[in-house]
Amino acid sequence: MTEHLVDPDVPRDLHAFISGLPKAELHVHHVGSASPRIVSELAARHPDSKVPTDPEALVDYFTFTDFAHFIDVYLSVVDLIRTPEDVRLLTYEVARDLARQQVRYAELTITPFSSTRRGIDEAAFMAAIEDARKAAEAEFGTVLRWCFDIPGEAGLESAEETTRLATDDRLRPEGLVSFGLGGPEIGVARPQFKPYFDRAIAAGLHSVPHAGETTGPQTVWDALEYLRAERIGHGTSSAQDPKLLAHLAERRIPLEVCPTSNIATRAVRSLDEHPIREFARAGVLVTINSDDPPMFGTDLDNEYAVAARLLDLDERGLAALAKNGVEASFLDAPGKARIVDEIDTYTAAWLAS
Ligand SMILES: Nc1ncnc2c1ncn2[C@@H]1O[C@H](CCC(=O)c2cccc(C(=O)O)c2)[C@@H](O)[C@H]1O
Ligand SMILES: [Zn+2]
Repeated sequence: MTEHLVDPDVPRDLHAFISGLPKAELHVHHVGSASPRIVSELAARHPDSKVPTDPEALVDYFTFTDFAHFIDVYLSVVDLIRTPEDVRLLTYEVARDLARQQVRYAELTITPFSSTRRGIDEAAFMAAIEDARKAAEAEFGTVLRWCFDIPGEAGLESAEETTRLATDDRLRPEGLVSFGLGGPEIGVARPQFKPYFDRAIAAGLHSVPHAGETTGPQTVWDALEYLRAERIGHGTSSAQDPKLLAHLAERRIPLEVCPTSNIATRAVRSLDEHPIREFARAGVLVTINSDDPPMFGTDLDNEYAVAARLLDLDERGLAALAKNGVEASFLDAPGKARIVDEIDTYTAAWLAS
């Protein structure tokens, strides 16, 4: 964990424990993970962009007034990615950042529509992410898998295109495991995406839409009913509906909780008001994730530290949280068992020292 992210309310040795803890990351966006160095390098290559070329200036640029402002800034960074080589470099560097935090397995949310509509050749795009995935696994030991998401606000044309890219056997990348829906929720009702999720699910993909991040619990119900969600991205507003919480707990539908993101996009007022405690109290399977870490001034280690403070967790509690991430992942059973073993071995050695 970088020094500026050390939470003064979390003991130093707990930070050290988190840094070495093997983890799974289930909710992290491809473009939203571009490091300040990569973003400023790309911005320097494209002087027509409004994105600052100075990494220090990015801190201000990445301060959001509301969710719509966040999406506006996000798309300005998407605009910087113009070639398959940009895509490959970005993906490879994201894997390096994850490996540094002992992330053994990550499901990276990618929005292929945003790249293909900007003129990147679709086959070259797939080759770039796959090439980076294989290099990252060989060099860092981090296993990457993809979630292709529909940018809902871009309309049903984007849904059709994303579904085609995810299900056409000639294009579909080997690492693709799931299908999502992202972007603003207001005015973007979930049920209209049912036919696209039906096709993706029929093609063997898991359903992991964002829901209840910026709208109420009905959106989460809709994601469950119409999109057959197996996990929920954020699901923050589920806390407003005790029946929904009970349903999520009973069906073991995990929530992909990203605490700092919710504050940065102003979906939640403050960390102390974050509903993560209600989720845990209701018995919901909580996973901890980072969403768009450099844009939100965080990383996965810091999100675990935030969770430790909000849920009052010690090392064993943090290890259990890391195991939730593994359990909720779409990794195969032997792969899950390997990471769980690693978490147990690491925790036992830490507590014995
Ligand atoms: N916290 C988040 N919550 C939700 N989504 C998040 C979050 N973080 C990152 N995203 C990403 O933002 C994208 C938004 C892209 C989008 O809305 C859009 C609209 C119109 C045109 C185009 C285009 O490309 O031309 C794109 C989503 O697909 C998603 O992957
Ligand atoms: Zn997200």
